[in-house]
Amino acid sequence: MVMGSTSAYDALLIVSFGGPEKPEDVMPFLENVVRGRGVPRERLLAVEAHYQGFGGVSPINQQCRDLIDALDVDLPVYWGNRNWQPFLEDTVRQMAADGVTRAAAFVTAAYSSYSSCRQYLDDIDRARAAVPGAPEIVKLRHYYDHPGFIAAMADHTRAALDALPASERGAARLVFTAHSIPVSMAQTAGPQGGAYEAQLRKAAALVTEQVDPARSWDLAWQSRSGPPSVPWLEPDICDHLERLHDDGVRAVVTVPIGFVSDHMEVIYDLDVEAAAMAEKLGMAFTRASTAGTHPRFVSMVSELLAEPVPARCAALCCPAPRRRPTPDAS
Ligand SMILES: CC1=C(CCC(=O)O)c2cc3nc(cc4[nH]c(cc5[nH]c(cc1n2)c(C)c5CCC(=O)O)c(CCC(=O)O)c4C)C(CCC(=O)O)=C3C
Ligand SMILES: [Fe+2]
Repeated sequence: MVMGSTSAYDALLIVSFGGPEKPEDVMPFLENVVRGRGVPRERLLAVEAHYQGFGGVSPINQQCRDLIDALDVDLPVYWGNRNWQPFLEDTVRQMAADGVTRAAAFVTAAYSSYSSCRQYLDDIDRARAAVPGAPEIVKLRHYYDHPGFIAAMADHTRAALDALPASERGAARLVFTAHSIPVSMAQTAGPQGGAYEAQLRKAAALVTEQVDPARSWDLAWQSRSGPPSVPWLEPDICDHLERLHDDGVRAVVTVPIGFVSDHMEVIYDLDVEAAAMAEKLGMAFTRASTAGTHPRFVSMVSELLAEPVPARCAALCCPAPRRRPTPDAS
């Protein structure tokens, strides 16, 4: 194994959400995602149909492999997921067997919140607790405002603007999107609360600044889950498209700034659902690619590894929501 003489780490661990890669895996994957989270059965079955409509294959695992292939780091690279194979615990066991002592963790989520930060920290802790001799694992910092992430998203936003009919380009609205989360989770995100939305707005502003500082932009939400009785961040992207249409906006570029690869939430909720809504409304619509394997996003990972070892998030930051049983669970 080759090690940069200055590296504070002896391995890089990619930590991701995970997704099914064959039809039989879809339901067990979904059960892992929603265990104890109170997601209604109807919602789960609807989401199952989204996955089955794509052959039971989520693109996210392959996107992790592609990112790993593109990385240029002088460290052995490992990969483990929260919800599907390769499971984080199995990966940490392999790392221990290989003699890794101190790994950096790059999580495929850029923002603060329970779902996008604390839950991954908990996943890492649980995996380490299950593995005798597990290495120390240091989560790299949030990178939502890193120049590499912003440059990648700006490039992809320009391409999506260019893909609009020329007559619609000038007045097109940029609509940034991210995964909705419960309002209560948004309120407790980050050390002072509100960090998820604040970081998303910061990233959107930085991208717009690079693409076209004079252009109007909005932030809308997608992929709402949970029971209807629990408030989640709004407006939903489809409702927002209707409002923009009422306001006379004729063209929209959606920019899924809240995600780092074109996984199922992006391709179903934007390329299928939101695109159908735009079509119904007669609006021109394109969608920017996520960072994926953009060279500046890939080199960002190396830059994060070279930074001073980050401090761990404060213990009270992004607390877990109250867990609730599924409504139909016995
Ligand atoms: C903030 C956030 C991110 C971004 C940060 C990050 O990337 O981690 C994210 C990413 C993702 N979410 C994903 C899939 C799902 N999320 C669900 C449900 C939920 N997401 C939530 C939040 C987030 N989710 C929450 C609060 C829930 C409710 C249940 C709970 O409290 O945990 C459900 C259950 C069914 C439903 O949608 O109702 C599914 C299937 C996939 C995989 C896509 C693929 O397979 O390609 C990815 C990358
Ligand atoms: Fe999600």
